[in-house]
Amino acid sequence: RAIKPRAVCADGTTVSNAACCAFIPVRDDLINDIFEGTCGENAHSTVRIAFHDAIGWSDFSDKGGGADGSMIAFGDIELAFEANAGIDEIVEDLQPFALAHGISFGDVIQFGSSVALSLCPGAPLVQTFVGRANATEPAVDGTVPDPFNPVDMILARMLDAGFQPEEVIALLASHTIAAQDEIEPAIERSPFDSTPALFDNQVFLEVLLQGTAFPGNGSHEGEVESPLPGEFRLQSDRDLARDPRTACTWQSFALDHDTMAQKFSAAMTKLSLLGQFQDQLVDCTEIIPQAPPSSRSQAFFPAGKTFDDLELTACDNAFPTTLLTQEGTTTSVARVPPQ
Ligand code: HEM
Ligand SMILES: [Ca+2]
Repeated sequence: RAIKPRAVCADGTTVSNAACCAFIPVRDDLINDIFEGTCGENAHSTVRIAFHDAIGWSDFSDKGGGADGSMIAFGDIELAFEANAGIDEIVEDLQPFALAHGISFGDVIQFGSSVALSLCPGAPLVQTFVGRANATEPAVDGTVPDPFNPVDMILARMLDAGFQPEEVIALLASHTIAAQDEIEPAIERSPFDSTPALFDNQVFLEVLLQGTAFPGNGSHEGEVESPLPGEFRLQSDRDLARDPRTACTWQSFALDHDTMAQKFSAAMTKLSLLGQFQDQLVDCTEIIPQAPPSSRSQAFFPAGKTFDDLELTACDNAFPTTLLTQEGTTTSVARVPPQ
């Protein structure tokens, strides 16, 4: 009978493909040296660069090599694109890290994103491949959506790269562990939901709340009013949560963390394979840690907010009135600590 080949790594871990052994110290050094053991700024930024690098791809024309690390290899070109503002900071960490560990830039970005997620309670395990070759060309400008783009334009760009509207909303679960620096630098690290260190579904609920004020000094391009002091809302998130093509998916994710996390995981793997041939890569998912569960199983209304503050679309599944409201009075949403 066939016996699945196994290899024993230097640290005693048994893996199904010996090529994964080299990524065990990569994983540990990412966690300790880059992410400092937390679902903080650097973990967030690594998930963001995983998107920006990979989406340099089109199924129909040559827009770039996809998940190939060109964001780093051709950083002099791609980091100057406006939509990549702020990505330079994590490149400064990941570029020397990849060189020191002898792995490709495409791998440090996509493997790094999966390891980053493992630090965020509630995040799913993402099927993770390694073995990407070095990038041979930069992506063209315009592949990364801007927060001030209309929904039509965002959905068209994502479809051009192979993603259906439901998959776009699944990918936007990433904004549950996210903050902005570049739209309004004066309030850098202001988060998109009240729990940026948790991969919960709070962002899907909070973006549905009626916006009431700007967290900083008025309005900026790509920014709209948010419901909570200190919370930042992207125009694109507001609009995708309310557009008839995407609102029902958005609302369903506010109600069902596990389905949301599962769909996000599948979409992240798909993203990580853009421009790559899966059968030429090695599956090293078995060395990615599973994130701890989120402390909450259901989204909650931030203190002072109720069902009546939601801006809902009528969907097949009516939005329940039973979600709980946090006790107390609303305080400002804390900024993500700098790393
Ligand atoms: C679909 C359209 C999208 C738009 C318009 C968009 C826009 C933005 C913007 C403007 C920021 C703030 C950047 C800054 O000022 O520092 C941001 C942050 C972020 N985005 Fe997106 N995004 C989109 C999709 C995605 C996707 C698909 C992912 C990942 C799968 C992602 C992951 C993140 C993360 C993790 C952050 C936080 C980075 C940090 O805190 O350092 N975004 N996004
Ligand atoms: Ca969150």
